[in-house]
Amino acid sequence: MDLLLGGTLTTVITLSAIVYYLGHNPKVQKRMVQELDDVLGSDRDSNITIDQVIKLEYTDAIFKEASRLFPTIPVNLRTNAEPNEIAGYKFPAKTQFFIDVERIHRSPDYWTDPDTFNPDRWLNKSDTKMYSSYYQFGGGARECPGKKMALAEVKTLIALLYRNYDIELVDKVSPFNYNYDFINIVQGLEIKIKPRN
Ligand code: HEM
Repeated sequence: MDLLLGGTLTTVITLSAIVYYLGHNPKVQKRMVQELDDVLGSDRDSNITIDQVIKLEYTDAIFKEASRLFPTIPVNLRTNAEPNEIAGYKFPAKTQFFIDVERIHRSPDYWTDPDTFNPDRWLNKSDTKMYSSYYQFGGGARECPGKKMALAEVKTLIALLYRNYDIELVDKVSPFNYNYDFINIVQGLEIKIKPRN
């Protein structure tokens, strides 16, 4: 049950965030569609294999960048088993800590131009400070066990959609509309969709 609940809404919301950011960044969308054509080939009805999904590096970077700016679960929780001292502050055991994922994902301490949607930042794999500040799937012993599956699932859905259809946002002006209910729930993202030539 955990797998079903934890793995469906989160995936759909991440997909919506990607559609939103692509709609605002046509050059990124064009480059991604080119990658899809290069890796998946010209037969748009062919099955997509996991090896091909792994090769979609730019699409992977888009997933990470959209979920950096719009983390599906923007706040995480941890409790300390033993008393701790952090940055000079003393915390008794069983203190509940809120991890502000959204703030970490947009902190200039870890990201260059943090508010800019720039998938290219993920192609430089040597930036370890950046990688350890990405918290979309949590971290440590309780890190999301569905991480790899979510990436493969969302990349496959993106590939199936964008290799076959031209997708545009109906409203390119309004900010992203969502409600927070432990998870960020996207509201009313309308798109225009037509078959690709
Ligand atoms: C984009 C999609 C997803 C996102 C953003 C996401 C995010 C997260 C986060 C932030 C946590 C808490 C991790 C922590 O506290 O360190 C978590 C836990 C969990 N996720 Fe995911 N998840 C996604 C997809 C999936 C999928 C596809 C599955 C299963 C098929 C899954 C199963 C779980 C389970 C079972 C836990 C609880 C792990 C535990 O308590 O030890 N998730 N997820």
